[in-house]
Amino acid sequence: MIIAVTGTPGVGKTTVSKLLSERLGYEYVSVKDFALERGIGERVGDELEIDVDELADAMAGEFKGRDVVIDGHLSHFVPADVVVVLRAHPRLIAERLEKRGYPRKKLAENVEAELVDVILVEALEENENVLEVDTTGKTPEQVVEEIIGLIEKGITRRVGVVDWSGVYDDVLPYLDLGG
Ligand SMILES: Nc1ncnc2c1ncn2[C@@H]1O[C@H](COP(=O)(O)OP(=O)(O)OP(=O)(O)O)[C@@H](O)[C@H]1O
Repeated sequence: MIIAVTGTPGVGKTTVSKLLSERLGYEYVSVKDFALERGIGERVGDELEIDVDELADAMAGEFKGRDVVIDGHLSHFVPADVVVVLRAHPRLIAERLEKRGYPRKKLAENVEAELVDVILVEALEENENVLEVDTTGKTPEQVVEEIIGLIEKGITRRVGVVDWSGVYDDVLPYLDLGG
């Protein structure tokens, strides 16, 4: 089974993916490492710009029929049996990215993306089997238990578990509103 774990930067994809792969006895692969190894994508400044079609083809070819957890904010473009979209209160995203020293503009872009469900919407456009999981106030272990529980029950689609529209005021200071 191919499980893709996606979400806004800082939401906890790597932490959860590694733990999930250990718990299930699956391989773990990071989209970024895979792309770098295969020469997919171009370095633009300090960013790696990845052609998602090329990535999806290469990953599908490599992992078809294998048990793997694919970690990365582009993993939902890879044909997967299930896409897990991790969510977190946008303030948590802001605090984590601030700690990582993200430039203000990049931080604002990511907080806004979490606020308005950008990755969830993209994932739903790519795959019917989307499990949305709110990580807010949970440990990585609890998040992994929740994912395994859903998969074991045969649930492959669960969306609409968060609505950040009510927390807009909490993250206003982090947003880049122009002007
Ligand atoms: N419930 C949780 N699930 C996952 N991570 C959590 C949770 N609670 C706190 N964290 C912390 O949040 C941070 C998430 O970092 P991580 O690198 O896993 O995110 P990421 O989504 O993979 O980021 P990026 O896309 O930039 O690589 C870690 O420091 C982790 O310990």
